[in-house]
Amino acid sequence: GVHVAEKEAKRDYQEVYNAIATKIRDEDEYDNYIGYGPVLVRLAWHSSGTFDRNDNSGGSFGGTYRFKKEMNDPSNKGLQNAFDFLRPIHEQFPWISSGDLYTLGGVTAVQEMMGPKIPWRSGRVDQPENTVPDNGRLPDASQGASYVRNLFDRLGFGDRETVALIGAHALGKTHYENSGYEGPWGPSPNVFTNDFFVNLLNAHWTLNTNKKGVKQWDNDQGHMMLPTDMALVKDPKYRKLVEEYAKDQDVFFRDFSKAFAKLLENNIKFPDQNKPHYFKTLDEQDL
Ligand code: HEM
Ligand SMILES: Nc1cccc2nccn12
Repeated sequence: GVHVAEKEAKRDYQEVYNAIATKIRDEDEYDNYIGYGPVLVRLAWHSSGTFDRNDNSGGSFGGTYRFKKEMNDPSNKGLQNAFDFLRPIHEQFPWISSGDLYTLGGVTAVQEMMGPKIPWRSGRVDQPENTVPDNGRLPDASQGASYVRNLFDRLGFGDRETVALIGAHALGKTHYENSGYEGPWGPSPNVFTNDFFVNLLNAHWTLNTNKKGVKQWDNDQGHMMLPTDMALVKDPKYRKLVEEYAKDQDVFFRDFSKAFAKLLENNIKFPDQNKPHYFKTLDEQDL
């Protein structure tokens, strides 16, 4: 059922943001100098993407990623790096819930990679191990447009929100050891841009079977796309949105911010007094 967030505690959440942001800036060598930003965004997404609007189960509230059943979901392979990154932050701020920390980690990462401001509310409360949702709720990358549309409908998203959210694939890379896909990076793996959409439309893509026997699209610049990525230019309704975001990064930023905030808050009711935080970046604080 829907969870009610607890009333916001008298805490300095900007301080937690700054600790995460400073650690992202300091530990820049991770994953061949991509850094921790992208994998933190993926943890926030995967800890929220278990939501099912049909029975109001799953979502970020309970912080259930911390339990082995969810951590060991094959879809979550590689996210232990983000979990290990956040452990000292959680030790420094033991009062923050796991759900608040995992979602705040993704918000901090997007903003520190020069992405849009993401409004964030506190109040998620850790739930016990017997509330962990079943594995298999996160999307399978080998599928096509109708699969993507159905999966994001289950999460409560329409086409515009779906295409905007998948634009996060401008970040980071795919790793053989995690998903069986391998992608040399896109043009800006640790800067949040609309490159994913520009790349999708402008590059010349070839479908290959990679050395793990997995089908993926490769281009002559050494970039890759998942089958679900390519579905966004094959489906005429999705394609219109890809073209819109490729043309206007500001519209992409606006739509991504709204959809990402909604993703991180699915299945949670927040008291009116829990106002959304718009955190300042380290640069904006001259830190
Ligand atoms: C159809 C929906 C989606 C599918 C099938 C999908 C699948 C994948 C796969 C297979 C990887 C590679 C993981 C690895 O090998 O390390 C990946 C990486 C990533 N995904 Fe998605 N994803 C989807 C939607 C999203 C959304 C909605 C977001 C965030 C809003 C997101 C953010 C990321 C990020 C940031 C990475 C890079 C992680 C890293 O560099 O370690 N993805 N995704
Ligand atoms: N960086 C990245 C992560 C996941 C999927 C994807 N497709 C193209 C690029 N990309």
